[in-house]
Amino acid sequence: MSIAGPIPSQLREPPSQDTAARALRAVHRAASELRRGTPVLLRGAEGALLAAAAETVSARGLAELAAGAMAPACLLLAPVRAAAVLQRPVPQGDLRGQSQEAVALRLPPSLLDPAVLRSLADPTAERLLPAEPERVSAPGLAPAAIALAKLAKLLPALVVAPASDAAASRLDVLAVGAEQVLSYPDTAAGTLGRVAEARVPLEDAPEARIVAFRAADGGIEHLAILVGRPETALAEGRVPLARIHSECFTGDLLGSLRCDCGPQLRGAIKRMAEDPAGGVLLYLAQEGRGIGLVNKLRAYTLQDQGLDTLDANRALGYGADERNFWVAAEMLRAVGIPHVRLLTNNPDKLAGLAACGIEVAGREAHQFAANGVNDEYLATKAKRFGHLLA
Ligand SMILES: Nc1nc2c(ncn2[C@@H]2O[C@H](COP(=O)(O)OP(=O)(O)OP(=O)(O)O)[C@@H](O)[C@H]2O)c(=O)[nH]1
Ligand SMILES: [Zn+2]
Repeated sequence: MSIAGPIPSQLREPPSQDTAARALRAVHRAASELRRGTPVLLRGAEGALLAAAAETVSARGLAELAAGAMAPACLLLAPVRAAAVLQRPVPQGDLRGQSQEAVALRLPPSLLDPAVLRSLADPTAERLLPAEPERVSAPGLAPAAIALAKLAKLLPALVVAPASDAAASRLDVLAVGAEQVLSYPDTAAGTLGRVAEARVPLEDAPEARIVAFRAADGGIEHLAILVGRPETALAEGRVPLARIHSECFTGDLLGSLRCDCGPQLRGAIKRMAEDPAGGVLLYLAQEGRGIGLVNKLRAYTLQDQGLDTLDANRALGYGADERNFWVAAEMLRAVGIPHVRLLTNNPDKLAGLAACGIEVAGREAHQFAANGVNDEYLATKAKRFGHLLA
């Protein structure tokens, strides 16, 4: 989780709103280009790199990449995925320039094909391997390339080739700074603003209001659902409840039995309505612990093949939990509730919020009975994510 990662940009000198908006726009546009199969140019102190997502790149995109390449293209994969493709363990750091985040594989001409590239990226796809890939040194911009694919909610697998700094204008591809990509989540959290709010009586909480927050990144809005009068309670010395809920289309809307999100969502609202201090539920646009719905469906396929929820994420090239709770902390401050009792079993949420300046006065367990389908999922959260029981 990024909470435990490098120092967030909020703790460094914050960028001006104008610089932040320009950085967010450049990254958001570049992520959209990757999603439509077009290469982009990543620029950094290490030079420049043309990059296209292996999952979406078309024959035309590969031709554009070849036209701007100063050296043969290679495929960047997360180490776990590279080990699966090579069918052997991938030791870290045994090649000069290899980063923890990515392994580079040489791409002979028979592998430079959209269908083959998709199969190399996707552990749920049919395996197409006309030639054995060979490991080479990863470029210095590899971590930024992987981060951009993750922001685009694509599989973290990219075809890349070194290019000249001038390639962007010559090829008419979008250029983006590696530093802007890497600091994007923190920059976005720093630009959150309230955009709309309304009273929305709920079945389990007649006194409820929804406040929508939007960042300057053009992304999906996050919602704060205020139950009762938590701001008043806090002003009177009672600490309100809070729940950080990452969106789950399958569990929240469809009643999927694979997870516990539906009961946790409804249960949190009900619990807050019963509490004299009320509460605030943050509904965050962080589907699938931040990997997106499409990748969560792929993770489910892998879980049906025997992996647990943590190893399925890693097999896709993602971390176990890709969320960042700066957004949650900013929203709590914005609604005037920087002091909470958190409904959770997840120790990372307690530590994450505290690290972002929220005073967590206590924790209340938020557990619901297994349903016969999600038993393994709940057991994995306790065993491998260190979830607190009761
Ligand atoms: N990647 C992935 N995400 C999942 C899976 N099952 C549920 N999710 C996502 O997990 C998120 C819900 O997690 P949370 O409700 O925050 O739960 P938690 O981190 O276990 O912590 P608490 O419930 O607070 O104890 C949602 O975004 C779901 O879409 C899965 O198997 N794989
Ligand atoms: Zn769920």
